[in-house]
Amino acid sequence: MSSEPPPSAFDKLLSGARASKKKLPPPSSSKKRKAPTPPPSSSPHKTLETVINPNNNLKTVQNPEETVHEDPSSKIRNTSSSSNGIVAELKEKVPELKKKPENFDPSSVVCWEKNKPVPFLFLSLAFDLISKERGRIVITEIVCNLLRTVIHATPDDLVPVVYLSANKIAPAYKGLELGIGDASIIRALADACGRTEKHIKSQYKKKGDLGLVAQASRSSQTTMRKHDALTIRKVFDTFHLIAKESGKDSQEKKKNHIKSLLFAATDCEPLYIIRLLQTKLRIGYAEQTLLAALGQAAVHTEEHSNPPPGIKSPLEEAAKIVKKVYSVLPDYDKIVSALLKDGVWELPKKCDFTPGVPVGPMLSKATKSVSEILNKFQGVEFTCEYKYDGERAQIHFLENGSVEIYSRNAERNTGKYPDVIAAVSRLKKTTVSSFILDCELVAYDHGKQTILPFQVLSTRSRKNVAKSDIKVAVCVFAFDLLHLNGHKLFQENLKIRREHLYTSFEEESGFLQFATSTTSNDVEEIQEFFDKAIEASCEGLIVKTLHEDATYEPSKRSNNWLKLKKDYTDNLGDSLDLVPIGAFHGRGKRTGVYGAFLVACYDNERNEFQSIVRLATGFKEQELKERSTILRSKVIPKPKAYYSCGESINPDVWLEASEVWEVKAADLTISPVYRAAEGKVDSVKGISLRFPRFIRVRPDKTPEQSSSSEQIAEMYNAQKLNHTGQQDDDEDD
Ligand SMILES: Nc1ncnc2c1ncn2[C@@H]1O[C@H](COP(=O)(O)OP(=O)(O)OP(=O)(O)O)[C@@H](O)[C@H]1O
Ligand SMILES: [Mg+2]
Ligand SMILES: [Mg+2]
Repeated sequence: MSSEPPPSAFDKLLSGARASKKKLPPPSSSKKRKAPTPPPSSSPHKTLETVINPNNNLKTVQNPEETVHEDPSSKIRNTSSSSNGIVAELKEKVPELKKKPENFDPSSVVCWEKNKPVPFLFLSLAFDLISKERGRIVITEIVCNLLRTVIHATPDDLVPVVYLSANKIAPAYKGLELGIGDASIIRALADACGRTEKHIKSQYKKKGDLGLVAQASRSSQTTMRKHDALTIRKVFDTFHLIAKESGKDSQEKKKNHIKSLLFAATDCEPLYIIRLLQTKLRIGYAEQTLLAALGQAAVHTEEHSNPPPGIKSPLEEAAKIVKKVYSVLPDYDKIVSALLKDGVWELPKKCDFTPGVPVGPMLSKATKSVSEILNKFQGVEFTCEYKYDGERAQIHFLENGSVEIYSRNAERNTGKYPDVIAAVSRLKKTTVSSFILDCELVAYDHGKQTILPFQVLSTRSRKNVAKSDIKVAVCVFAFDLLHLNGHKLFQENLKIRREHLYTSFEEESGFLQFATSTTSNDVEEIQEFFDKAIEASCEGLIVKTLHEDATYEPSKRSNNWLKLKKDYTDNLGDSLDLVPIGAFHGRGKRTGVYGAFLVACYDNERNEFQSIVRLATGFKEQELKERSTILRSKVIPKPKAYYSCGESINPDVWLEASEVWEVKAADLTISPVYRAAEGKVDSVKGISLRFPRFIRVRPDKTPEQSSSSEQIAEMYNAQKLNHTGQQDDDEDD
């Protein structure tokens, strides 16, 4: 060791690994190392496989090339029978991941050669283990141990492990998508299992999960692996190939890639391959859990690098660091390699925000009156801005002249807004070489010089829009500047950021305008300004601290930004974003469409959708038809394990959580029936809504981004009139 160069943090990580390696049992101990006996040539499995799939190059154990090479250091061997060995070994060892991290030894679960690709089955079995747990702490620990094992044995595989665990193939901003629908998966499954599409479809209907269909079909087909064991890297690389196929025949090619994975899959692998492909992993944890686990895994592995002085709880601190870093640089390639190279304590220095990579947008909290705002911002300087009703956009203009537009979700929206690119390029001042602009894109009528409602904007096409085809014009309403000429601005207070904003762009009516604002401490003046905002077709105001506590807080729902909306006179103050998870058949005028829906919020701690109300009003006839048609394809035979609904609620059909609806209501009420925010304001009862009405679909939010149960509990507590003790009255449609 002494002849080695001074250890880097990576070395430290590995030396942690080395240290635990010492605890390794002798490499070829006992029964598990035995060369497995080949099955007899009359193996029924082989016959089955041959019959079902005559063209598939079968690897039989009779082939001398396939026999086991007695390399004692080799733990994964590429023969069918040894794969079966490793299946058994993994199945025996993976449950160890449930140990408390302080008692867990990563080497105890490794059954592949050091630095060799991690078997995909290792990850699949870990997913299985996680899916059986409910508690966030236990799940975090399992994920932490899983990641530690990979860092210990094959650190090169940490990036794909993290991506697959997040059910992603690349950062959202890169716009790389698998681009496969259920239809392609069904075709691949039918081919791979020697079944008809019809059969697969009917199984799908019965089981409600294509992953389960895949698992059942594959396991009934063969109990023995005929292919090389799947590795995590192989799966990840194949997903990339699938995403990159384009043009003619691309669906066919994608299908073949899927088929090749399915052929090689064993045990519970088909289940997770399919779910990952559908981006429906949903095993009960959110990305925040993965980030926390990544931070904790680094602390456990860095046995020899002490946390900086003054840190009382290194595990918590490390989790916080990784989450924060991810909010400014949502890119696992960069974060994981920095983590491995320099360790978690250096991470904020190594992984700073980078122009071109979107940061999570700062979010606001709802308030219910001007006086509430004045109360909250007592003694601090603040500004009121119009709250425009369009689509949030973060525009990155780089030194090299390239421009990208990102959505609220960090997705690439560049192709949707060529007109915006033209406007910002034209209206930036000559002194500006690069910037990141935070703004709202709002539909605009140039003839009448007025703002148009959100509904108009939502008719704009999403992809590859040509400037000449644009029917709905938009105006950029700029409210923040995060980066300017190579300098980061978000540590600056809003006063300074706004000065930079105002001096960096030329305003042009209807193309680029600064958000209308006023600075006042007077209730009446603010009320007047609010009325003007409504007159100007805005939703209300966003009130922001200017000087103290006024930095830009990426991804955060901050107390320093307060929104005040038109219907603040309602007890609620803000609308909710909810997910339909069930539906009731319509009667009378609504025969043939759904007449009502069971909608839910999302609980980030329990990772479940919680029923909140039965929603039946607010839909225009056409809207109801459209929603019914779309949701009919999302019907599932029974509620998902991650739905918490209450026993007395029995919708006619259950729905896959697939879209988000904005819903307004009169107020919130404690309910013995619905489960929203259960345990947060009442130990056994949930929260429900009174007089809920549908407002619109929110295509910019994913189901997991719907209103959280924390938010709902907060709103309930903020509600002046407390309904505790009042009986639920949900049948208000
Ligand atoms: N002047 C402004 N400053 C900041 N945000 C603004 C402004 N004008 C309009 N907005 C928009 O208002 C949004 C915040 O309020 P809104 O109630 O629409 O939130 P949302 O999209 O429903 O998300 P959430 O409810 O999760 O905050 C911002 O994300 C942004 O798109
Ligand atoms: Mg909005
Ligand atoms: Mg909202």
